[in-house]
Amino acid sequence: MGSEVPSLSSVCAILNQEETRKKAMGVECKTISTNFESNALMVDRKKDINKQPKVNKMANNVTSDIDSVPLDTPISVGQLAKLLQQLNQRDLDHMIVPIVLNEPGWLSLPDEGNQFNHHNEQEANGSLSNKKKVTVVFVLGGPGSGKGTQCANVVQHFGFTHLSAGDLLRAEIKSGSENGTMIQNMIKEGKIVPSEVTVKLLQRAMQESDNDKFLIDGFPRNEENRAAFEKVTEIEPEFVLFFECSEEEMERRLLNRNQGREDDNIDTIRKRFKVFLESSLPVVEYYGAKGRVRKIDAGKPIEEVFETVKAIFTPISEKVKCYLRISLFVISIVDTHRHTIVKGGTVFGCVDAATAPAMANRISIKMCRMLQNLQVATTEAAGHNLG
Ligand SMILES: Nc1ncnc2c1ncn2[C@@H]1O[C@H](COP(=O)(O)OP(=O)(O)O)[C@@H](O)[C@H]1O
Ligand SMILES: Nc1ccn([C@H]2C[C@H](O)[C@@H](COP(=O)(O)OP(=O)(O)O)O2)c(=O)n1
Repeated sequence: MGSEVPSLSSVCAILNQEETRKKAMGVECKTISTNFESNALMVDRKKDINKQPKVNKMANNVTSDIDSVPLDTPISVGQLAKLLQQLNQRDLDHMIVPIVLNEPGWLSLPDEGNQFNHHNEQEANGSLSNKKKVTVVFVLGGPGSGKGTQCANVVQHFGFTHLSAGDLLRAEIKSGSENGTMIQNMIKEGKIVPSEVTVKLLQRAMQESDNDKFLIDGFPRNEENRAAFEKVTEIEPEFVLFFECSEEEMERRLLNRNQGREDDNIDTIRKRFKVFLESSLPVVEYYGAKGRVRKIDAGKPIEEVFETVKAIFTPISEKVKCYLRISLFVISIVDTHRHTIVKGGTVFGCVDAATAPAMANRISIKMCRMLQNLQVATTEAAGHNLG
């Protein structure tokens, strides 16, 4: 979306002007404008706008413990989640926060202090040492089967963070780390790098991420990878997405990949195929026996493959979504057509245009509209049960 998204300040100006918005909100609103170069503006939704201690406190306290959000920079989903969390700690339940979301994504808050966040229920499938609950999908398939290509699509549509084990290892080589030469030699030979190294890189990447949904691409590549990951992170994958493709097709794709990769030459490719058959397929079988493998015919064109992938992710996203409620705030989200699309209560990131109405039915949503790439659905008030 990038530059098409209006800045927070312009949204705030729009909020001030729009009579129609007032009607929709059914309350008196006033944008508290400031000259500070910071902060998502707060609007008091109380009829008596003279009673605005919290607003003033907020407006005057731009350098306080609440993160500032530059007025002319559209706010990212990650920033929003953080801001909301900070607001949560400050009893700001009469506030409306005009916010523009400039990237598709999900909103999530840590468990602490959020009575509406149900992460502790049994469906959460793992944790990291910092207690963050995460959802992990392993993406496996032969070299060149299209894992990275489809992961990029899933990131865009379903708000996952893509962690490619191969990319992390290549970044480690570039960083000049002490393991760099060893990793480089192993990749050149099509061999699998010791799990200790790869698991550490994956774990660090997950801990540093604001997200709690990860596609782990090209991992676990052997039994040792699998066992080490499980032991260190205590995470079980939600499922394993397995891309099935003929060697002929994979070889053709790799030789045309043109990413300047040292291992995309015919000798190394053959070695990688062998390692895949001998070491990686058994991991797929392991998860297959647990009923956790979702097999994809990856020999088709990219768009067709994604249709299948999409069908797999849609139901799981529904489930995950229910854990991402943010219910303690009165929030206004304004779309680029100046419509207030969310007021009050719970905000969800939705999967796509098709999913939003279904979601709306399910939780009796009062308003449910789209904000370009980001679809947002909301219940009118906090505390609605998801049913
Ligand atoms: N379904 C597909 N049909 C044709 N080419 C594809 C398809 N999926 C990916 N590619 C191309 O094949 C190459 C390998 O894809 P990539 O996603 O990097 O595979 P992997 O991550 O599994 O090694 C890339 O150049 C990509 O553009
Ligand atoms: N879990 C992993 C993943 C990748 N590697 C190494 C060995 C692999 O041949 C290379 C490249 O992996 P990557 O997933 O980026 O690429 P391909 O799926 O083989 O095309 O990285 C590893 O050692 N362990």
